[in-house]
Amino acid sequence: MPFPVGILTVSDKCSQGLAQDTSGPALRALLEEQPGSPWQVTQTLVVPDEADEITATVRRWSAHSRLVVVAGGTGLASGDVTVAALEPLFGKRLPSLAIAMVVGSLRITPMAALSQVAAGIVGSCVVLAVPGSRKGSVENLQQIVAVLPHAVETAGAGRSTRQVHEKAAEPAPAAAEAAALEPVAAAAPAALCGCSRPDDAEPGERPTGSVAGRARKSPHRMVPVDEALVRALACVDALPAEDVALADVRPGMVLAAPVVAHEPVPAYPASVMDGYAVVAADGPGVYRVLGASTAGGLAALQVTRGTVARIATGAPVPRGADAVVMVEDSELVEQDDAGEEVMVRILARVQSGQHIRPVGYDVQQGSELMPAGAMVSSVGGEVGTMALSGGTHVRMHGVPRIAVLSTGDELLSEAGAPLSHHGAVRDSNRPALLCALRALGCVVEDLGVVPDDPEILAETLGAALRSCHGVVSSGGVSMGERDWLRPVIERLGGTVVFGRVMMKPAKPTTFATLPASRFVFALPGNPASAVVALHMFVAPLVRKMLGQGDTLEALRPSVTAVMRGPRMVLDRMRPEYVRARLVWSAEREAWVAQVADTLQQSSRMASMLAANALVALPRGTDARPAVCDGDRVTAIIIAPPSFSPQ
Ligand SMILES: Nc1nc2c(c(=O)[nH]1)N[C@H]1C(S)=C(S)[C@@H](COP(=O)(O)OP(=O)(O)OC[C@H]3O[C@@H](n4cnc5c(N)ncnc54)[C@H](O)[C@@H]3O)O[C@H]1N2
Ligand code: MOO
Repeated sequence: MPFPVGILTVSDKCSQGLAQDTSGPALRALLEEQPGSPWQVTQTLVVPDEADEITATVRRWSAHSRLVVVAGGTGLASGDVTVAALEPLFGKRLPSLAIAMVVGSLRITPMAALSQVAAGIVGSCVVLAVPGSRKGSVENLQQIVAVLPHAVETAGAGRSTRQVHEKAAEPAPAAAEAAALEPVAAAAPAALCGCSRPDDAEPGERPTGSVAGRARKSPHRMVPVDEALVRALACVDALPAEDVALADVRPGMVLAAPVVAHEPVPAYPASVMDGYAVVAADGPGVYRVLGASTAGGLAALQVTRGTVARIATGAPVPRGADAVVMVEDSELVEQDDAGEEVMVRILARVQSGQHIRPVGYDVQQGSELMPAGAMVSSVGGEVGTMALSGGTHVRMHGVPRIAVLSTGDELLSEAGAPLSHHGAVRDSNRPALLCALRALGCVVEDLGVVPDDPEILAETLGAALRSCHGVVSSGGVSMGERDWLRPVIERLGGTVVFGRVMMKPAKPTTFATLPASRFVFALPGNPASAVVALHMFVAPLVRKMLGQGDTLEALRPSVTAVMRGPRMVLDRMRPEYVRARLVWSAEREAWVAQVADTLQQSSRMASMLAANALVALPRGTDARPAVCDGDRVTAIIIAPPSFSPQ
């Protein structure tokens, strides 16, 4: 059984999502990618340069890991606190390992003298501190990687707790299974967890044991909304490109390669008018009508001087003709018994080429019709253009496949079923989330209602993550005694990236990455909270996976609007996301966000009715305790805005 390893990256910038953690993944690769590797990285996390967070994480991990590598915060600046944070934890120091790292690295660069590497044992876990740069961290670990397994074995030997630790080293069966999945999402960096726990909190929070022993404080730091979104977005990429049959193209999909015209449009010289194909040099006069070239008909006719042919708009111009005269500029001279035209008088003089679209007039063969990155809208123009390109398939980013479930013993899944017992609640979240995800462009899988049972929940999540990029659940993420989502995610080998967000509603919104680049969004059970969280976090993630962009502005569009509604007292703790209707006011030449404050409770699904925006209200202060009618606010767009008053 491989030794479980934790890799902790210490970096202010990475923890704020301002830089990508490259050392964590590089260290992981160094340990896991050697043939017959004795290591399995089971925990990864990025924390800021805060001694408390470093100490708490290493103390927690050391109970379950045999090796913890801490990268970063080992420089000489006053903000570099890693070694100072670790030293009090060391039951035994391992100076020789530290010296081996320094000596080896000095052979590569004299700069190695400028970092404080450290090694020691916490419990029976070997803990190393290495520099934070990708190069420095790898070079240091490389110096001792050959002796590390033995160091770890020795550190754990002769202790009565050894067997317990080895048991803990075995990954849960569900985690092992999930890790074997074919990755369907772009590689997601798992080391982005920004949650911090109190020192005494264990992973899994409260999966077993008596209710009396439950956690009475959330172990998750309440992260600001934008930080949470940046962290979640960093875990996904645009899905890899695939060839999609034209009939399967849907709004929201994004081109991964340009659409090129396989053929010119029109493919033949085509008439722009209903009339007569003529030889322009003939001019006005009486001419014999040879027959007709109709739209879609073959240009089998040969027009010669002194003759004309009837022609319809869009039809091929017959050989010999070089212009078209409109039917309005002609007179009938003679017809036969069947009513066919025999002779006509041409009244107008036309130039050669007049009323003819030459080959490639609309589209040149080989020209780029649509660039890579273009998104398919519901307008129809994109799909229409793809169809006239002459190709059968287009190269597009994949479409996220998302499974949706509701949790809760109280929930009735069947629409219209009688309220079976006191306390029964109709499942309104799942239909709402499925509808919104479909509209965003996802392929959805409905997992139904899952009871508050960790076994069934783990089984359902594990199975869904085999075929889907992610799962969106609602309910079971707060402090209730049957709130199982987070413990189950961790049991499946997941890393909770954030477990609480500083917002109202939807505070308990949780995001976790799982093995094989899967993710779970565990949204709160309160109906309005679940839908708000979907639009605030899941929608931008889906847009990024579809390839619609990678900036916050592109993925979570917003406008400045004038608020119309009653005075609203601002929450002093959490910024509030108020459901609103965004309307363009021709009179004010501005967006107006109409807010009704009576229905804003998180239990009220009806607060979402007719909403196409979430007005982001800041936290209240003494200087600004409330917002009033006429104030300027930021409105996050969740559906197309309206251009007519309601
Ligand atoms: N002690 C604390 N209690 C609560 C906290 C807290 O911080 N400390 N947070 C509150 C907040 S804020 C929210 S939001 C909710 C979220 O709770 P859960 O996500 O665990 O959701 P449940 O407890 O399962 O359900 C809450 C509520 O919503 C109803 N529900 C659940 N699922 C559905 C559904 N699919 N369709 C319709 N209604 C649903 C459920 O019956 C409950 O009434 O926690 C607060 N508590
Ligand atoms: O944050 Mo909860 O979503 O207020 O109700």
